[in-house]
Amino acid sequence: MKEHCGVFGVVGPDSTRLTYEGLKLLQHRGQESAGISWIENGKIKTSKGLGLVGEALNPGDIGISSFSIGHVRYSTTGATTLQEAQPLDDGEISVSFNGTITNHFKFGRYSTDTEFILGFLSKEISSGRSLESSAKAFMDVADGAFSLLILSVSGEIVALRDPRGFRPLVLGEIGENKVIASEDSAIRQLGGRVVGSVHPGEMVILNERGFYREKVHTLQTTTCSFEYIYFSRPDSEIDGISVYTSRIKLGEILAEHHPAKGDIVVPVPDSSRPIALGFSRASGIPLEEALVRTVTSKRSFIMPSNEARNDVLKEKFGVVESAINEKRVILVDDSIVRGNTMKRLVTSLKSAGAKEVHVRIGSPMIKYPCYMGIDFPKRSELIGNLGSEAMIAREIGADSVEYLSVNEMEQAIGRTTLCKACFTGYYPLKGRYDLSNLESVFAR
Ligand SMILES: O=P(O)(O)OC[C@H]1O[C@H](OP(=O)(O)OP(=O)(O)O)[C@H](O)[C@@H]1O
Ligand SMILES: NC(=O)CC[C@H](N)C(=O)O
Ligand code: SF4
Ligand SMILES: [Mg+2]
Repeated sequence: MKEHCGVFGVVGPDSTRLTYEGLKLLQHRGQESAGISWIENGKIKTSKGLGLVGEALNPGDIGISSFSIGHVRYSTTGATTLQEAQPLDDGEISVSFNGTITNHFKFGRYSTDTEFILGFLSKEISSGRSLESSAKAFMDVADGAFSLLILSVSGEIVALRDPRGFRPLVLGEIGENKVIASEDSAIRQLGGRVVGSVHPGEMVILNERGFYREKVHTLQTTTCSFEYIYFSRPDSEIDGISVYTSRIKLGEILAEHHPAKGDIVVPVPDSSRPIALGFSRASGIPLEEALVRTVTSKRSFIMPSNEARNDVLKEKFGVVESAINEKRVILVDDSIVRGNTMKRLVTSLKSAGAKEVHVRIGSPMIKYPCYMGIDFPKRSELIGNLGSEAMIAREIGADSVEYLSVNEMEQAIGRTTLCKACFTGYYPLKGRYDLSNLESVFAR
């Protein structure tokens, strides 16, 4: 899957250095481009580039400032170009955003939803509104998912988390610096203290005096279940729930309700590792790390095209033949989206000598597109639409395939206030949309 971006912002004496370091710790959230905006001589400056943080940014080019925001991108709109990379600024404000504005197309022709956000805020501000009141107006009109940071030349960061709380957003302190980030693990790893989640529908202002928090909107929370299943780092907590513990439980419940007769449990590295561990513990079947992930390989799901996704997969996995030879393998992954990963792995395991391959998935079957921050906009490309589990097993060459049910997933995560649209087709959006229209707007 291609989900998410990562945002990081700091107000304080070590702002630009911490933002640069923080982006590296959010690299799993976006690998297409990276950028940082800061304040210099009363203007906003931005440095950005394509690729991973280390390739995209030269720390020597980034000024020293007490105010900065950064971004790592996994695009859900537009293209992977420098022009569309974030943060996006107009000299007075800069925006860094994780999510997808589902209704951005209703406001004009924009190449990305980020352009719409910047354009909307700039227009409100030039009509005489304050940044805070423009941000609130944005929350009124925007539908979809947004964990959004806005840096202003006036010396503050205004942050918004959408009223459904689709994407995470966390506040913290690192020494004298006030920090806001997509995930708490980045704040803790930098030696900081986590203050807590930005609440859904909340606006937070970070300035030299501290945090100012205001609840702007209230709607039923529906945080993206894929943050727990795949996207976030396992050492993060989302709204107080540990991602690692959720993944262990997804695996335990998978073993209890969807057992398989096998000799070994094999995880698909990286994100399914805790799920496979939970499966192994609950079933008593030993875990074997029989798939080896190439050190330099990226996340395949978050690549911008199917060609790029398959290129990553070609070099991503090696097989430890001696571990699987003549074995009945239970292959555990967190999700199947297009089926690219599974098609490749089942074939590799069988040609390396596995007697049987039983696939067990730590999430329900994905049948519907996402327009809230993850990039699988076309229904026809989802392998779940083949129909039954038996048909999917045939398509990927496995001996059996089973998924968790939606209830089992909720039980494992320990939370029902989740978005489940890609499993159920029920979209927790403010407006009503024709899905085929959304598909044509977001298809790339
Ligand atoms: O069915 P598909 O379309 O292939 O997508 C699903 C796969 O993509 C993700 O892994 P990814 O390679 O992105 O990253 P990971 O190494 O963190 O698991 C996910 O964990 C599945 O393995
Ligand atoms: N994954 C994201 O959060 C994407 C942000 C934004 N929609 C973009 O395409 O750049
Ligand atoms: S549709 Fe799926 S991937 Fe998208 S926000 Fe909802 S749960 Fe997350
Ligand atoms: Mg994976």
